[in-house]
Amino acid sequence: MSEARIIDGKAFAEGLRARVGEAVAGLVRAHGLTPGLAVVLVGEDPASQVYVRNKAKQTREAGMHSVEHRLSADTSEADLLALVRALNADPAIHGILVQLPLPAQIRAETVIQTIDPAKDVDGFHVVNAGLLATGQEALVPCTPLGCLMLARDTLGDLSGLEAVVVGRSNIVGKPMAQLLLKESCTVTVAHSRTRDLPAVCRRADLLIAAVGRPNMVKADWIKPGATVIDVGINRVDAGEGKTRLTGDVDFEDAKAVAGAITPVPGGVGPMTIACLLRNTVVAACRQRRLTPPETL
Ligand SMILES: NC(=O)C1=CN([C@@H]2O[C@H](COP(=O)(O)OP(=O)(O)OC[C@H]3O[C@@H](n4cnc5c(N)ncnc54)[C@H](OP(=O)(O)O)[C@@H]3O)[C@@H](O)[C@H]2O)C=CC1
Ligand SMILES: Nc1nc(=O)c2c([nH]1)NC[C@@H]1CN(c3ccc(C(=O)N[C@@H](CCC(=O)O)C(=O)O)cc3)C=[N+]21
Repeated sequence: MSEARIIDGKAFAEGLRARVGEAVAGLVRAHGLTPGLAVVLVGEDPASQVYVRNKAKQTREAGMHSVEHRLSADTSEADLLALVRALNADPAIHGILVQLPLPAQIRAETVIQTIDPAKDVDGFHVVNAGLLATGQEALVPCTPLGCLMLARDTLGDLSGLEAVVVGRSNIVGKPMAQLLLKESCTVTVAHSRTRDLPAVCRRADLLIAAVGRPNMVKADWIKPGATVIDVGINRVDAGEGKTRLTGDVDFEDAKAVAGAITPVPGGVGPMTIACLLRNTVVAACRQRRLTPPETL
């Protein structure tokens, strides 16, 4: 059998960001509406700083208003909640993202539930999770939404496919399963207590790995020809004091068996940021009672 097709998330994300840029230009022209995104970073986690910088740059490149709030690692929960409430009330801000994880003195759940659901462009608020779970119009978490876009671009109609999601977090695994169920896949959600994980994964026509364990998924876990979407972003030692990123799938091993596979980096990661910009435009439109462009 031939080697897997490599799914180019970086290129797809560039296309999506270009469509976001066109949508923004249209909203500015027709309605004087410039979508605005506020990103809040508490503490100095170097990886988070890279993501926040990339988000701000790409937000401005799409013609949107971008605000960054960097708070010290010892910020109190009360101070962060006060900032979130101010952003909720700010008419120039249509999307709010509080970078996770947060320092130990701050309850992440409390912060997320304080964000106005209409501005919750991460889609983490219980209102958005509930709307998604009941098949209603929601703001959908960016990473699963990006995975779905890549899966649809690769496979077309997903209806009737066996989908296996490894991981059940509120930010990736669970919303991913909801989205695939909405696409009429037969969905299995696996996790750390799943018995015989390799056999469960081998059932999948569409396998989504969102675990956080470098190179866990091996070639013999994959049904020949399956589509494999690797969400994992793991920083591993590359020798000589350097590090590199690797996914949850053993890419070199898996690409001999899979039909199509996303690389890390250059797969799901860039889609997450592009979907964040997309969600900000959608949120801005809904806040102004406008219909979001269908190209998004
Ligand atoms: N590309 C992107 O944009 C993003 C990438 N990520 C990456 O995706 C990965 C997952 O993130 P996230 O969902 O936040 O992680 P969490 O740690 O919140 O969840 C991990 C899930 O994997 C399960 N798990 C852990 N070990 C095993 C195992 N040995 N076998 C089977 N299941 C296991 C856990 O099961 P249990 O519930 O039983 O503990 C849990 O449900 C990480 O690498 C993260 O860096 C995350 C967000 C965005
Ligand atoms: N409230 C919140 N929302 C998030 O969406 C969120 C978060 N907190 N905390 C951290 C995780 C992780 N995350 C990534 C975003 C982009 C890349 C990305 O662009 N990755 C590039 C590589 C970047 C690099 O080289 O470091 C790639 O995979 O090609 C990765 C990971 C969003 N997250």
